[in-house]
Amino acid sequence: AIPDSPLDPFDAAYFEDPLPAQEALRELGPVVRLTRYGVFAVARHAEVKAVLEDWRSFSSARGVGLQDFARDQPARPPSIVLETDPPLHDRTRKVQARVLSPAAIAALRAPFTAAAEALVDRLVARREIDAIPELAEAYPLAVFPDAMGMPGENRRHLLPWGNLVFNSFGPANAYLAQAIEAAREATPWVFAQSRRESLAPGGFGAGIHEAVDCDELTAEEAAQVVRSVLTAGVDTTVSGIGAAVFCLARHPEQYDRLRAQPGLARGAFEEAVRHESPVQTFFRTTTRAVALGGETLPEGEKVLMFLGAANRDPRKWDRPDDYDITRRTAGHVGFGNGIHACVGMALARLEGECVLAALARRVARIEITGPPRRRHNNTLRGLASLPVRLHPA
Ligand code: HEM
Ligand SMILES: CC(C)Cc1ccc(C(=O)O)cc1
Repeated sequence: AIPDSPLDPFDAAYFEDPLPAQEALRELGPVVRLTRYGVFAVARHAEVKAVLEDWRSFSSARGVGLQDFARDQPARPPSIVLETDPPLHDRTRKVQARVLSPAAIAALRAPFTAAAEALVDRLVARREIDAIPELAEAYPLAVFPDAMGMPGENRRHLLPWGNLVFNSFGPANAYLAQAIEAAREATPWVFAQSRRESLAPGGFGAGIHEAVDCDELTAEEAAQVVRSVLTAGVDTTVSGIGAAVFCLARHPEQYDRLRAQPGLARGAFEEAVRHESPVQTFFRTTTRAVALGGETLPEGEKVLMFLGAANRDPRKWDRPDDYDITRRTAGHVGFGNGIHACVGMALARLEGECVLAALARRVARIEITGPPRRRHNNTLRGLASLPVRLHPA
């Protein structure tokens, strides 16, 4: 029988330190019933990977949050990329994949590197900073909206919007209520910003809208596909860059290795994505009775995937809790897996690599000078504040 757990993975105590609860979930069994929310949960690498890969049995079209769109009215219009199954998903994702292709992203290496070096130079001159607002948030907001073809002003709206959407995948708790309030101004701005006339030629946004000209998307679909990128493209990298800086500050011997070989920056970022898993959890919904972990789940059940727990599963990883920038990270699920695997990972990896390489060349040591404060969000794991002193190289 499937074991029960009373765990609430969406409350403050869990967000402060989820690791013991994740270990307990992995040990309880391959599939667990979270009685508080009436959903199934998978926390081991093998089962999380199996659910991500079997989109026919575990659908995204009924929402990747706790809400089942077949039962409840969606709180916001479902994404036609994230919250669709094939064949619609194939058509919308194909446009994003073309615009965000590794080749298209490689063309941004020079400006992204220059922006990282300029920002790090300014921060080193200041010595004492808060690495979250001044680096983890500032860098994506400096480079991503330009790459999207957005105007200069108001780009900060992307943060409360992302915070709202990532909270909306969890239960209707206080985190979601506060996020809706905080995004009151940002929400209409994001919808307006997704329209063709709001986006400069040559940017990712315009590239997506060009799919309308060859009848690959309708005009309305194109705006939704742009909004999908705006939603996923900032708060995730903010959490990822913050995680990487936090890992390097806490493991000076790893930072020293990066200093000796700045070419390890890409691997250092990827290992931070595995180690911290900025995107912690989201759901699928069963479309039929399906076998999982030696059990059979009925149709119409929500399944919560604990990506962070899978990325620390000792069944998959040696020394799972070590932060090792030379680790072979292949197989981690920090960017998902299967047909919905992160379409922005090349961009995320470029941003992470540029920031860490710039730090490695200009900063001898990242010293934590005050208590880090954790951010609470129903989906994202990251810090709200990380006071550091940047010792110049
Ligand atoms: C460290 C940064 C990032 C992390 C950890 C991350 C993580 C993820 C994960 C786990 C998924 C799978 C969702 C699912 O299976 O339902 C995903 C999908 C997605 N990501 Fe990322 N992401 C990051 C950055 C980005 C960026 C920079 C962009 C855009 C430029 C982006 C755009 C998307 C989109 C559009 C999807 C949905 C793809 C689909 O459903 O086919 N992400 N991401
Ligand atoms: C980790 C993923 C859930 C990030 C994400 C969020 C939102 C969208 C969208 O299409 O709105 C796509 C991807």
